[in-house]
Formats: sequence, structure tokens, C-alpha cells
Amino acid sequence: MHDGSGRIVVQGLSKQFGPIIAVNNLSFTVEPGSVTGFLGPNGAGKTTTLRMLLGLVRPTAGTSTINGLPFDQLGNPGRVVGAVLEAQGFHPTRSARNHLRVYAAAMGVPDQRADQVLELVGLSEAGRRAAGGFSLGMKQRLALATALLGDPQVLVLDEPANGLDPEGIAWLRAFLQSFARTGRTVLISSHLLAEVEQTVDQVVIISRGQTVYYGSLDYLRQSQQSRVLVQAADPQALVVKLQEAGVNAIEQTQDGRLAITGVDRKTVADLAMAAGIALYDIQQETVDLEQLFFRLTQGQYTGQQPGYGAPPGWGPPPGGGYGPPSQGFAAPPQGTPPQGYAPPVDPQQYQQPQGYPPQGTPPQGYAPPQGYAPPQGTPPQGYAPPVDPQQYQQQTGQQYASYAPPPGQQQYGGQPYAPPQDQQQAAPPPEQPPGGGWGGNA
Ligand SMILES: Nc1ncnc2c1ncn2[C@@H]1O[C@H](COP(=O)(O)OP(=O)(O)OP(=O)(O)O)[C@@H](O)[C@H]1O
Repeated sequence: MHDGSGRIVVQGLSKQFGPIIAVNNLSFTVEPGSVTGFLGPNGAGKTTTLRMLLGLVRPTAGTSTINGLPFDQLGNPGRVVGAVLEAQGFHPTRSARNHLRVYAAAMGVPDQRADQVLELVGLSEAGRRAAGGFSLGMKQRLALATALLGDPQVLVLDEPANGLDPEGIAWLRAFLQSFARTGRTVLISSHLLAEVEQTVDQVVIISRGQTVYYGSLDYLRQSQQSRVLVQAADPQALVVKLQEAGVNAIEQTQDGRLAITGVDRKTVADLAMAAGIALYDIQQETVDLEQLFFRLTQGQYTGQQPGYGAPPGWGPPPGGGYGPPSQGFAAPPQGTPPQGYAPPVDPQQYQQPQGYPPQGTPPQGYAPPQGYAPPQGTPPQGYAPPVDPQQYQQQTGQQYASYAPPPGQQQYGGQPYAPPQDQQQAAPPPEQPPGGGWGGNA
């Protein structure tokens, strides 16, 4: 029901399976009106966290709530949370439409909603085909359709882009952003930053069950400065010349090159030439987000400490704070839809079925953020911490505990439906989600 904020709060969540610490003291908040990416390499603890959030796994410690309540106290969870943990569990010979009708009945929503959600995800034409013959991408869409049956306030999707082609990923991006823009909450997991980079407003990056970054991608991006890598005939002499010119952020790389931050290639080359120091190689190194993601999560398998923070000599984020992520989103691609798909409904605008608060009306009890509200204030001095502590504090009310690394660790535009009178009084669905659909790998 749309009777709460739709906020997801995870607080000190831990899960141990025998000797395996799958999730270790995880805390983060997902605000309504935003898309949050939950990122980490394979085995980092993403699915376990989502399963705890959805009441499918009992935490060893900590809590997770949606609308301020644990999942099992939500009453009619299918109307509050739409979840896909695995795009599996469809009866192989049952048509997609009939699959959805079964879930609609369990949830107390009218049969017509099945056709609406099929249209929303672009599966209208395939609706009468047996789900067993669906491609992975089509199964992802059908799982999403199942999650949308109850017109939920919150979407929790585990690796939703898995199996989608580029057209499908672009469509999903537009859909989720449009969904979030109506004041709803979206939490999606992925092990690939690039897959969700253009979709999310903020990310929670975990490695070995622990948070290694929590904040906006803009902050992460801007915390990294490019370096000039130079191979000089006389590195020591070049260091002296650079320091005389006021350039002090210099370090030596393992291969003997100098890594210089805060200057461009031309400045270094000019200084070297003026001093008569021969240069054998000079390059500008720009660190992209994927590299940063890898750096933050490395050690997952090697037992190394994760790459907390920027390397020495790297500067603070640019002055003036950091801006909000780009507004708007890419329109779904044009052209011929893949075989078997009806063209998905234009995800430019999510329209709610009748009987729900009008589109754009935030759920009671909170003011949805306009786009993404960037953290306020001045970024930390010296270097960028892996977790944006201000945002962490702002959202959780807690001091971020892992600021220093622990030792040794590391749209849609649906056809509104008017529920028939008798359906409006329908019996509540079961306490637990029906197996196989939302929360399907229970
Ligand atoms: N039921 C279980 N029993 C024992 N260990 C488990 C169980 N579920 C998960 N684990 C372990 O917990 C750790 C985290 O697994 P989890 O599936 O949550 O990671 P993940 O980030 O979702 O990975 P992936 O991207 O590969 O799905 C792994 O080491 C996994 O083997």
C-alpha cells in the first residue's frame, strides 16, 4: 500500500552462513524518488542482503525495513514491494499471461492487470506463448511484469539487466528512472558498474559483505584526478624541478615512472625540456569508473585489502562541491522491436492505475527528492574517502564507521485500470510471496 515513505533502511545488517560471513554490518538508506545501484563482485553479499530485506533470510544481526517496517510486517507486501531475485520459476508450459493471472489472483488485483503489465514490459505479443520458451531477456521482462502487478511503491531487482540486449538495457533504464520519478523507490543490484552507471542516482558498493563506497557516482568520479605518468632519464632531477615549480604531488610507480597529479602533460614536458631532462615517455592517465570500481572491490578473492581511498598524492574532489547527476534520461531506442516483443509502452511517464494517488503525488509522509539531492558541504580534505561520509551520515544518522578501512579486511505509460467494485474489497494475498515470482528463489 502507498501508505508510507517507501524508504528502505538497512542498519547494521549481518549474515553468517557457518564460517562464511556473507554480509558484515551493512548500513545504507534508499530514498524514494531515486534509483540506487547495489554493486559488488560475485559473492560480495548482494543477493543475501536483498533476501534479508525481503524476509527470505533471517539476519544474524541488524535490521532492514521498508516504510519503517520489516518485510514480514508489511501486511500486503505485493502491493508495497515488487521484487525479482531470479527470473526463474515460471511454469514452462503456462503462458506468460496465465502466469501473471495466477499471481494477480493471489495478490487480489484484477485479471486485466496481467495484460497491462505485459504491455508495460513489451511482452503483449508474446503473452500467449509458454514462458518455458522465453529467452533470458524475455524472462527478465516477465519477472518484472510479475513484480509490477501490485503497482508497488518499491522495486527491488537483483541483476535486472542480466540477459537483456542493449535495447533492453536502454528500455529498462528509462523505465526505472521514470518509475522513480513518480516518487517511488528503486533498488537494483549488479556486479557491473557500467551496466547501471547511467541508471542510478547513487550507489552502494560492497565487497566481502562490507560497504566500500556509498554515495553518488558524481562524487566518486570527481574524487579522482588524472595523473601524468612520465619516464625521465633523470627522475630525481625532474622531481626537484617539479617541486621548484610548486608541483608536489609526485610519486614513483613500481615500474620506475613518476606519477604527477595536478598538472597537465604540457607543463611537465616544458619543465623537463627547460631543465634539459630527456623524457622517454609521457602519458595522461585518466581513471574511469570501472577501474575505480575494480580498485574498490579488489581483494574479494585475493584476500587483499580493498582499495580504500585514492592513492597518495591524489587530490581532493574539485572545489565547489559536486553537482547533481544529469537530469532526464535517455528515451527508449527507436526501431524495430526484437522478435517476440510487442513494442514496450513508452516509459517516458509512469502512470498509475486508478485508485492510487495521482501521478507525481508523493506517498504520504515524505517529500520526494527532486531528482537526486547531492550531499551538501565541503568534501573531505586531502583525499576522497571511499564512502561519502556526509551522505552516509545524512541518510543514516550515523557516523560512517568504515571511513578508515578495518584492519585486515579488506514507464512506463500504462493503461489505467479501474478495479471492479468487488475486486476493490478483495481478500488480502498470502503473507509470503508466492514461490517463483517476486522473491522467486525463496
Ligand atoms: N545459503 C547459503 N549457504 C551458505 N553460503 C551462502 C548461502 N548463500 C550465500 N552464501 C555465501 O555468501 C556469500 C555471498 O553470496 P551472495 O549470493 O549474497 O553474493 P552476491 O553478491 O549476490 O553474488 P553474485 O553476484 O554471484 O550473485 C558467498 O560466499 C556465498 O557463497
